[in-house]
Amino acid sequence: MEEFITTIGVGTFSRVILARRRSENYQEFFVVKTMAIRDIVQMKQVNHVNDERRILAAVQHPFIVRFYGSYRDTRYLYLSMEFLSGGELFSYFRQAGRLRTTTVTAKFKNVFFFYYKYIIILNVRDLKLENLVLDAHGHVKLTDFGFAKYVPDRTYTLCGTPEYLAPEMILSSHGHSFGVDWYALGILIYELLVGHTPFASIDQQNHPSSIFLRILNDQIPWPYAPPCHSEIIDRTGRNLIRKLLERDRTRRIGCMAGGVSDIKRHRWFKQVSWTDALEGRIRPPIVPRVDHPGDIQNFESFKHERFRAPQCTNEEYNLFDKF
Ligand SMILES: Nc1ncnc2c1ncn2[C@@H]1O[C@H](COP(=O)(O)OP(=O)(O)OP(=O)(O)O)[C@@H](O)[C@H]1O
Repeated sequence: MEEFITTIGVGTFSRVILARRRSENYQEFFVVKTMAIRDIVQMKQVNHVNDERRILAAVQHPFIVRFYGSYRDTRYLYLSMEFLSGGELFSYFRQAGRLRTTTVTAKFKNVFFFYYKYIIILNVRDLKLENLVLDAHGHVKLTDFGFAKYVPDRTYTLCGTPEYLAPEMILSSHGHSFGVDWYALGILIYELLVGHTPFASIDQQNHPSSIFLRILNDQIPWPYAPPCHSEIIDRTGRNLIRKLLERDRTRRIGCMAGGVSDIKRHRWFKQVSWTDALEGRIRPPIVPRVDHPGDIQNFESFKHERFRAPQCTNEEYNLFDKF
């Protein structure tokens, strides 16, 4: 028997619900992501949602959430997948203010590198902390491929999150290579170490156009930590970030003759064992508290309304025949 227990996350047009399957002496928890068909059609996200399903089903990787199956009825699409009970990586940042540089151990670094590599293979243009969720042991996984995005402001129709956009994406809206992902990796590492992205700080106006201007013109700010005013990011980290955030794509690390290996060989990744990362032999830097398999203490509480989306038409239903 399968039952929906409670909502543990909401997206722009999705709701992520903790569910349980049980028989007499067995129970298993998983999540079901539900999306209203009419909303998807109205928001012109049909291809994106179909792509998300296709990729989830095709990819099996230690850093990507495990996919169990999909189905649909005349109101909703359903994606069922593994329940990652550790909660969003982002929520630990909120709690901690920022991670101290020392906490970002070599182990953490190689985890990041590996799923990043996968994201590039999948050609995803939108990596941000909110899409990274921890499992019960603290291993971080990607839950969302980020391109099923509904963004009403026209400036955002450039693909991706404004703060992570490479200069060449802002200046022209087509023909980007993987260089933009290396740029976004630079932003991500910065955000992990400092607590916010370099060109959109919490106390400034974060309108996309001002972020774009800063991406195109500003120097990377290197904040100091009180009380002894030591720099938050050490020299090696600054060096890597500077090379990843190089505005000229042809001189950006990862985009030159040495390709990806230039990044892997950078001093910041010195103690990294790539094989250990991939094979899960890494002790995660954050170990979440999880008391039992269906424990939701690491999630915000949402009202679990039994809202019902309107019925879709036959035509709309048929747009999702792979579900
Ligand atoms: N497999 C999972 N296990 C546990 N929690 C999950 C899982 N998948 C998603 N979540 C939670 O649900 C939230 C919403 O996820 P979802 O993928 O629907 O939306 P999103 O991509 O973050 O939103 P948007 O579409 O607006 O970008 C996530 O941020 C996460 O907290």
